Amino acid sequence: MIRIENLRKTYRAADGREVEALTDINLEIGAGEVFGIIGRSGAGKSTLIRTLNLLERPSAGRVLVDGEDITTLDSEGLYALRRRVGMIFQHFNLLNAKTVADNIDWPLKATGHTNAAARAARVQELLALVGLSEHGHKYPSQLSGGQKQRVGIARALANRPQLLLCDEATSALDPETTQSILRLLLDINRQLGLTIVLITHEMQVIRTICDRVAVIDGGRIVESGKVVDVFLHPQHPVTRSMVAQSDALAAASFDPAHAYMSDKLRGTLARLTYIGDVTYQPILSRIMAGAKVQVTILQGEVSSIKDVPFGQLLLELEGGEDDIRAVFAELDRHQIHHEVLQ
Ligand SMILES: Nc1ncnc2c1ncn2[C@@H]1O[C@H](COP(=O)(O)OP(=O)(O)OP(=O)(O)O)[C@@H](O)[C@H]1O
Repeated sequence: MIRIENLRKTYRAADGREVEALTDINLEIGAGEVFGIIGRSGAGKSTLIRTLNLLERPSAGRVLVDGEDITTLDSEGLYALRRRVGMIFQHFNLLNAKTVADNIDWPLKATGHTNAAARAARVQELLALVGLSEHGHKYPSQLSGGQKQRVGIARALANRPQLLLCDEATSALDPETTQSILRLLLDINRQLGLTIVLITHEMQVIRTICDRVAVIDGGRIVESGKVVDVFLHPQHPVTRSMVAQSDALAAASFDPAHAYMSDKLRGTLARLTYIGDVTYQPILSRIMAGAKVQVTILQGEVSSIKDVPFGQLLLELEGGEDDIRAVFAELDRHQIHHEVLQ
């Protein structure tokens, strides 16, 4: 669906200096995917997502949408592209002087739909899709933040785009409202087969709805892959620190020096990671029943990343070196990943 090749973007700052916001970005995003781009402030997230509908023009490189290089489009091509690509924003960008229904109607009018009855029916359909059927007559100032973002989503979907870009769409919302908006985005992705690309600085957002993720830092992609892999086995220091800040994965950031004083540790400290069905199987107890190794559970968690269950356990193993090695070999055989921490 989207292929980004050797993308570069430089800005000229007010003092005349060149700021390189994006350097050598290469990414592929499949049709129907929910793809997240995560990074700290100033990493280049907004610049990157805005190149996907040419709100920002790249300085070099290509952006292919369904095989077509959008950087070469003329104004007519650009107009057609903007119908195929919807966008929602952190601060909603609604027209405050217009009702909810008129906000949603506006992109339909702007793209030349002259049949008022057909437009009104489409607006009703969109209101129902985002759960706001009763609110069409209201003005944005009469809505909560979550409801405003629902209007933003309905407006972005009005022209039936294939791709939805979400620019920090839940950053201005409280955690509960964030979850309800993320659930709505996921429903829309599944119901309509819509491809979604989102940028965020919150791992929790990535973990809730994304299939794959790219981590951006200093204008470069430093890590990318399936969310389960990047979450449970982060490689780059930036990714590690973002995972560590994500509460639900506190186990992944367990620091033995703090939580369990090193001088008290008698055996081998290891972290086990289970992904998928093995999470709910008693594999560890079976292995330990036959092993000459004592195990102490220091920390543990069972949770899920999107639809994929996972478990993490922090264990101290006491026994002979060969016996511990045999336990690790058995774990490997059952696709339970182990990492020796100390
Ligand atoms: N119009 C501009 N002129 C000059 N520099 C810019 C401009 N827009 C962005 N930059 C710079 O480009 C870099 C990337 O900015 P960008 O807004 O894409 O990052 P971001 O990851 O979205 O950050 P945030 O999460 O804070 O919005 C930053 O160093 C920023 O200062």
